[in-house]
Amino acid sequence: MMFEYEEDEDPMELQKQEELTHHSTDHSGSPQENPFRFSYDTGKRAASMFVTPSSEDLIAYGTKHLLDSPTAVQRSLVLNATTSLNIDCDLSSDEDLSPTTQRKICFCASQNPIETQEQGLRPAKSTLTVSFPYHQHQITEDYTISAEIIGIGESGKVMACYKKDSGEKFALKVLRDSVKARREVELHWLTNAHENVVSILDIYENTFDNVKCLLMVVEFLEGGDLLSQFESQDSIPYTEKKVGEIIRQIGNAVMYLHDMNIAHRDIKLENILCSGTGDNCIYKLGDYGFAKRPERNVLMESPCCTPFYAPPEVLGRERYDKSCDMWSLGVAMYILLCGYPPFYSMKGVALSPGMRSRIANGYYAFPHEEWDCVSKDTKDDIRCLLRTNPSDRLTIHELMATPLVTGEPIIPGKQVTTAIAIPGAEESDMEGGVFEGFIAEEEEIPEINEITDTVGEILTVPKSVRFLRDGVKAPRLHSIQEEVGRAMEIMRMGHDQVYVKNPTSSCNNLFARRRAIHLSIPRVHC
Ligand SMILES: Nc1ncnc2c1ncn2[C@@H]1O[C@H](COP(=O)(O)OP(=O)(O)OP(=O)(O)O)[C@@H](O)[C@H]1O
Repeated sequence: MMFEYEEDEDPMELQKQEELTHHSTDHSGSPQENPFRFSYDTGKRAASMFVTPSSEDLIAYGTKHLLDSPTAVQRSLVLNATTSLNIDCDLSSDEDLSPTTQRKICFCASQNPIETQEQGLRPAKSTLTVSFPYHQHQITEDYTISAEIIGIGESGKVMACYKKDSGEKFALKVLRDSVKARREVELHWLTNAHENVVSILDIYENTFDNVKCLLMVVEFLEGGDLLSQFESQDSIPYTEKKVGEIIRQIGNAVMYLHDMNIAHRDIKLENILCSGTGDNCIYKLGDYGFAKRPERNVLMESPCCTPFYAPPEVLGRERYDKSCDMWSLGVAMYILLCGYPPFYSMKGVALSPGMRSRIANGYYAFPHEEWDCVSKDTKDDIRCLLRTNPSDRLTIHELMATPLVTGEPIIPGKQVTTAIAIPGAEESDMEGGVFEGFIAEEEEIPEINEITDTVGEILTVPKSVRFLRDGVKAPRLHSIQEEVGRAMEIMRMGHDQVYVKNPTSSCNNLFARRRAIHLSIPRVHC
């Protein structure tokens, strides 16, 4: 077993809620055809059940921005919604709410929005019911679902759909209804007014084959995800200017989330969507599958993130907070500036013991070939984001004030960065889990195999340092996706199955060593 983990929800409560959700019947009372499995013909319009929400149910968060200048899309979502899903959210304390956040809290989707607005920004009740508006009639009444697959993620396919009245193309994400799915939709909905967050057009609750689903229609971003865009030009590093622009836009979205006390927890290039491919591209944050709003002053525990982007506290099962997003932003910046991730398994698996240890210790390098042309300031920003102690990391507000993001002139990189081996590091088989450590220092480059550390001790440079120094590229990011996907499944919150390799048929170095030590493990011919 690769990981053990605890959920930060009460598992019994979660299961109870999941059961309730799955067993609840469709409000229309009639079994509905699954448009994603069979035909896409809408057939006869089913009578929608209009649920009249109570006044509490109608209280929802939105943004001031949303109320000030609702886009047609947002207005349509608010006005056309027929009912709301409810999630409790504790707002009893003012402590963590910055004035900006408080300004953003408003009530939308109300039967009487104006009246609700006039009541002020904060309700008298300490526990609010937070809602998002959704339709209960069949999505196929409004949209034609295409067989075109826009993307494939952990939670399934993202399909193309076309609005029937306008013919406009959108992306459709189908989620099996669950507490986690509702949280994803809820938190996405809360923040979707931001220009750097993928906009939600419509949300449906439909039942197919007795399975209740949430269907999210979101704007279609023609440029696809940033990883695909980056790889389509052979992962050639972006300039600092371009990376600064991407981080400025995505950082804006992250700042918006963090100010609302929401952690995204899955920031990665695949979840940054691009409006196009040109210079005026708008970058948007999507996929709130792991987003979470922790209770006040309570740190989160459930594992999330993709191994490449996972900070030490996530892998180490320590409690963590929004600062895990800052680590992931550091990893994303690093990849865009050089073309490979700062932490990876030397054998191309998703998360080897060696990789885990390097993450835990914050051991990575800025190899000369790609990094000498990057400014010291930018490398320092990355160092400050990839600090192993979450409280030492840059906050989003600090990151947004750096010259890279503000666009102030930065001194181009020319200083030589050298990797220095950490005492105790040794060359060894990577999967076995002996770890290389190195820290970046501004120094002359010493001989490749001998580096003197700060106390004058001669250290052997481990294989991985040479690997990086020789300019050997890490495996292409997509090529190890299957392993990454499996590791993600294991790490992800709410996942209840752990992938265990079959000891009678699996064959790799680690197994071979363990077989040699533990005779009880069946031997196989590798
Ligand atoms: N609105 C959109 N416009 C264009 N492409 C999209 C859109 N939404 C998603 N995609 C594509 O589909 C892929 C998967 O989407 P998404 O991340 O939402 O799914 P997921 O199942 O939650 O994935 P994961 O959890 O693995 O990140 C994205 O990486 C992107 O390539």
